[in-house]
Amino acid sequence: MKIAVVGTGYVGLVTGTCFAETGNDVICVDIDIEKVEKMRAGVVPIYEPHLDVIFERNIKQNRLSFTTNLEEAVEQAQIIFLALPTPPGEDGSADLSYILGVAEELGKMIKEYKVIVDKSTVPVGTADKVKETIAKHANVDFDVVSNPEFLREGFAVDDFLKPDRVVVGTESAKARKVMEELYKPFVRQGNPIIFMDEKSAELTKYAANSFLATKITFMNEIANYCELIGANVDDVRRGMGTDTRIGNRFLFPGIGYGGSCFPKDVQALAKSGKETAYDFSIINSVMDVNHKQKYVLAEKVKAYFGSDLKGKKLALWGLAFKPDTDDIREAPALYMIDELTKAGAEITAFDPEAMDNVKALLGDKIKYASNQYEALEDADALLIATEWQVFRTPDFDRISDKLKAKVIFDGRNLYDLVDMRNKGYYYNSIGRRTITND
Ligand SMILES: NC(=O)c1ccc[n+]([C@@H]2O[C@H](COP(=O)([O-])OP(=O)(O)OC[C@H]3O[C@@H](n4cnc5c(N)ncnc54)[C@H](O)[C@@H]3O)[C@@H](O)[C@H]2O)c1
Ligand SMILES: O=c1ccn([C@@H]2O[C@H](COP(=O)(O)OP(=O)(O)O[C@H]3O[C@H](CO)[C@@H](O)[C@H](O)[C@H]3O)[C@@H](O)[C@H]2O)c(=O)[nH]1
Repeated sequence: MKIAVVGTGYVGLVTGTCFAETGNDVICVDIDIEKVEKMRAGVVPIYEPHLDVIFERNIKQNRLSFTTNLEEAVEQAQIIFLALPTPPGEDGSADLSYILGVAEELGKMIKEYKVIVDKSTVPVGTADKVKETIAKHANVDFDVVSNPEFLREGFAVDDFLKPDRVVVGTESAKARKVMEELYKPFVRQGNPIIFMDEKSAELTKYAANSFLATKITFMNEIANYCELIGANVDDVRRGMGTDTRIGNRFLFPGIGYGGSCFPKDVQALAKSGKETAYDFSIINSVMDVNHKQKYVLAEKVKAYFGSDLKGKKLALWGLAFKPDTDDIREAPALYMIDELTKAGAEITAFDPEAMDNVKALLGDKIKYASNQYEALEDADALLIATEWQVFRTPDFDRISDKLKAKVIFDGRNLYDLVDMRNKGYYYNSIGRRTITND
C-alpha cells in the first residue's frame, strides 16, 4: 500500500518505518526542514532503540522516503496518517491547531478517495472536526479514521510491530477494509484489531492513559503512606501485583509520572469532562497527587540538609522522564532541579541520552558531567531521578570515593536496603524505610 505519514516525531517516524518494514511504500512529511534533511542523509533524528536498523534497511530498499512537501506525499498515498502534536493549550485542553491546519490543506489537495487516519491523541469529536474541515474544500469521497497509538517511548518499535491490540474507529466499510489490509501482518501475530466507532476509539486512548496514570499514582500514595507507617512498598507491590486482577505492571512508585503523554492526556480528559459538565473527580485527584510527587525527593533533600541549600553540591543521575529515551518533556528531574536550585543547591547531572535536550532548555543553570562518576566529584549527595540500567549496578567504591559523604536519595528504588546498610550509606528511597549510616 502507499502511505503518507504527516509528522515524523516519536509516533510518525516509528509508524512510517514500521509500515515500510511490513512491505508498504511510505513517504514521511515534516515541516522541519533540518529534520527531513537529516533523515534523507540516513540519520534517525530521535533516540529510540532498534529504530535505526529498520530505518536504514527500508531506506535502502526504497520503501521509506522523506519530504517537506505535503502535496507530493498526498498525491502518491492511498492512506494518510496524521501523527502531529496535540500539546496542551493554555486551558489544558488538547491544541488541535496542527491537526486541523493540515486537514485544511488536505481538503484542498485530495483529488481521489483517500483514507485519512488520525494517529495523534485527540479528544472525542476530533474525527468529526477533521471531516468537516476537509469537506469544506474537497469535492471527492474520503474517510477519516481514528487509530490511536499505544506505543511507549523506549519500546516503540516492539510495541508497534507487536501491539497488544490495534484500535480502529470507523463506521465506513470501505475504510475498515483498507485498515484491515494494512494491519494484516500484525493480526497474523495473534494481536486483535478492535473495530469501533470514531468517538469510542478516541476515548479509548485517553481512558487507557488515564487508567495507567491512576495506577501509578495510587502506588505513589501507598508508597508515601508506607514511609509513615514503616512498611515496605516493594513488598506491598509484589503482594498486590501477583493478583492477576491487578497485574504486576505499572505499579512502580517513584517521583511522579512524566513524559509527553500522561500529563497532557490526563489533563485533557479532565478538561473534556468539564466541557460536558462531567467532573472526573478521580482524574483531578490523580493530577494533584502527581504534582506533589514530583517534589518528594527535593523535599527529602531539604529535610536532610535544611531548606537553605546554599553551598551544597548535588549529583543528579538521570534527566529523561524515563530510561531509554532522550525525551525530557514533563520529566520529574526538571521539577526537582527547579526546586533545589531555587533553594541554592549546585547540581551536576549525568544522563546517557538526554543531556543535549536539557542543555538546550536549562543552559548553565546546572553543570553536566561526561559520565555518571564525574557527576559525583565533591558532591554532598547523589540523587537518582531515572532508572537507566547503567545506574542499577554501579561501582559503589567509586561512588564513595567521589562523594563527600555516603548519601543517596533514590527516586526509583534501584538498590537493596540490606546492601545499602552493609555498604554504610545513608539511603533514602520511595516507600521504604530510610537506611541511616550512624
Ligand atoms: N510520544 C509518544 O510516545 C506517543 C505515543 C502515542 C501517542 N502519541 C501522540 O501522538 C502525537 C504525536 O506525538 P509525538 O510524540 O510523535 O510528537 P513529536 O512532537 O515528537 O512530533 C511531531 C512532529 O510533527 C511535525 N509537525 C508539526 N507540524 C507539522 C505540519 N504542519 N506538517 C508536518 N509535520 C509537522 C513536527 O515537526 C514533529 O516532527 C501526539 O498527539 C501524542 O499525544 C505520542
Ligand atoms: O510503574 C510505573 C510505570 C511508569 N511510571 C512513569 O510513568 C511515565 C510514563 O511511562 P511509560 O508509560 O512507560 O512511557 P510513555 O512513553 O509516556 O508511554 C505512555 O504514553 C504513551 C503516549 O500516549 C502511550 O502510547 C503508552 O501506551 C503509555 O504507556 C514515566 O514518567 C514513568 O517513569 C512510573 O512511575 N511507574
